[in-house]
Amino acid sequence: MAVYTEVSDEALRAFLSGYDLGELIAFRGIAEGVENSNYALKVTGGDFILTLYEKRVDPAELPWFLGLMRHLAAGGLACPEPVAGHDGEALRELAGRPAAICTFLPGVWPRRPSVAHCGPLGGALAALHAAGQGFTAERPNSLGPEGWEPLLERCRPNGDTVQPGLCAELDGHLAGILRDWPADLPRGQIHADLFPDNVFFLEETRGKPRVSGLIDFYFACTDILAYDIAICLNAWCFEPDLAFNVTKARALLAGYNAARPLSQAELDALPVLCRGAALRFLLTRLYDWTNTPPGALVTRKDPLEYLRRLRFHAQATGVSAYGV
Ligand SMILES: Nc1ncnc2c1ncn2[C@@H]1O[C@H](COP(=O)(O)OP(=O)(O)OP(=O)(O)O)[C@@H](O)[C@H]1O
Ligand SMILES: N[C@@H](CCO)C(=O)O
Repeated sequence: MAVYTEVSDEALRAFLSGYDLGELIAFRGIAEGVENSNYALKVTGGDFILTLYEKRVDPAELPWFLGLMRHLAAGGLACPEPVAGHDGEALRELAGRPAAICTFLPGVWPRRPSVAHCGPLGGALAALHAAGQGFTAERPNSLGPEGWEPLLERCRPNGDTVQPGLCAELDGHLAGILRDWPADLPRGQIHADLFPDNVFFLEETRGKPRVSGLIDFYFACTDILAYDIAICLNAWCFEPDLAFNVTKARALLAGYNAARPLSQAELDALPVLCRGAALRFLLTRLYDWTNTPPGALVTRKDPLEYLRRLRFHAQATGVSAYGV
């Protein structure tokens, strides 16, 4: 459920009078997503998405996120493009919340990602990285390596209730990851949360899917480009039983490499980048798991799925484990 803030018909009509989008035909709350309130809008000017930013997004960071999306869309990436009102401003206020309207993207996210999705996904990720190159404002990754130790400390009081010995195991992984973390790899604007529910596809003939849009840029930041690949390897290339699917990984890396060839240093760093990415999602899930009051609207996700991934990456002896 992701409509935390209700918007009345009158309030929405008044809000739309600040835009050049025509008359309201219909609107409905979208149940998917956990961070913000999203509405699908149909106006005489077309289809749009209205987002009301809830308390997990820092309002001070919204201009950076919207600026990045505008830049990527202008560079030809299929991502939501913020729509400006009459006054040229895309970031506005509605029902007491910061709010923005973005363009609607067609397609659906894959409920069961297959090998056929992974190649186009890699290509789209490389296109995102290329389109981000001209966007010079930086946003540090608060969920990057410097953030993991403090996050683990915040998880420590309740972490072992999820699995005995968990925090001690994570201490060991974290020390190794920080020791091996690469310096000097190519950096730029990364999505940092490119899970299947943030990638829309349209089926082409003979079952060949094509990426029709990338959404949800609210974890985007400036970091190691190959770290974004590591996030995707974690999110896309494990089966429901958490077995690693090397064919998916090979397809993802080939799709990326065809659009932006990876250096040997980037390839060599993939195992530790994957360990870091697994730890990042494990820690945020663990924190939410142990600190979300029962009955809260936020859907908790299983942290231990990421422990299984982390263990896989920790035993990888090199990039060959990823099909390269
Ligand atoms: N530009 C868009 N075009 C079409 N549909 C969109 C667009 N943006 C969002 N949606 C729809 O809204 C849903 C929720 O969006 P999103 O994932 O951004 O929500 P969120 O609550 O911000 O994120 P999170 O995934 O972090 O919970 C998507 O699954 C999709 O159905
Ligand atoms: N993709 C994250 C949630 C934040 O969007 C996860 O699966 O833990």
